[in-house]
Amino acid sequence: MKQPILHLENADIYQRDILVLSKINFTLRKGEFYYLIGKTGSGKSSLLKTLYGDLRLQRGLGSIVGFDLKKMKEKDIPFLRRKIGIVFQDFKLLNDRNVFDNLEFVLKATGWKDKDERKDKIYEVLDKVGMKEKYYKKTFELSGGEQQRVAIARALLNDPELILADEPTGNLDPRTSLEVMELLNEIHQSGKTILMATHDYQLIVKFKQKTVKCEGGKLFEVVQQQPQANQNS
Ligand SMILES: Nc1ncnc2c1ncn2[C@@H]1O[C@H](COP(=O)(O)OP(=O)(O)OP(=O)(O)O)[C@@H](O)[C@H]1O
Repeated sequence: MKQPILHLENADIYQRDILVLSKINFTLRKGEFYYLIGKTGSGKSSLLKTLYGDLRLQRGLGSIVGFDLKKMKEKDIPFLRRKIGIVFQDFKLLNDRNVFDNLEFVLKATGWKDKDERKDKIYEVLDKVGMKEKYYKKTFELSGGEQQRVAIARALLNDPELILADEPTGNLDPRTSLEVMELLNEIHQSGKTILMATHDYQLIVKFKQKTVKCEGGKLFEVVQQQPQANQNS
């Protein structure tokens, strides 16, 4: 069996002193793609925030890309984030600069000293998401789908062991959502491990993947429906 990239055992997820999810157990192994589904307010974002160090894991066990979520200190968080690519619903690009500079900003902040190496890496990830030709565009000049492509490119910069995506298609129209989903699928097929929170039933049906669901303060694995056997055979 492949190594776990993420492992939660009896983990409690809190927002301040509110228990959002209790005693959750979940293991994500290298190369897997899981959807995280559940109604609004069921705890998807809180779980993802705990995984990228925005919320503390107060009870239970949790490890992610080699970090112990329980023991992790504030100063460890930037190192954790270098090993995780995060994609948000609202892209979170810097609007005062162009595509190239958005990506270079991250590389500089994560210790890439050599200008030519930065340039090569930026073009490599932009090429992967089909945005190489638009490197000079200001982010506000891009469509929502293009902005999300750039945000995905940014998530790939440090060759992360895991991609966490929180409603990555939530701000996109149905057709653009499909295109972004195709891109995430390609990235998965190239070997990346992905956990993606989504509400988008259309995508879940079209791109079938393993699924976990937040409901009633718990996390469940959703058992996939097998195709009905032909009754006459
Ligand atoms: N900053 C916060 N402070 C206190 N409570 C919060 C905070 N953010 C979220 N909550 C509460 O935590 C619970 C889970 O919210 P969360 O955002 O994780 O749900 P979600 O499943 O991601 O919802 P959505 O699909 O709407 O994004 C909700 O009851 C919410 O009101």
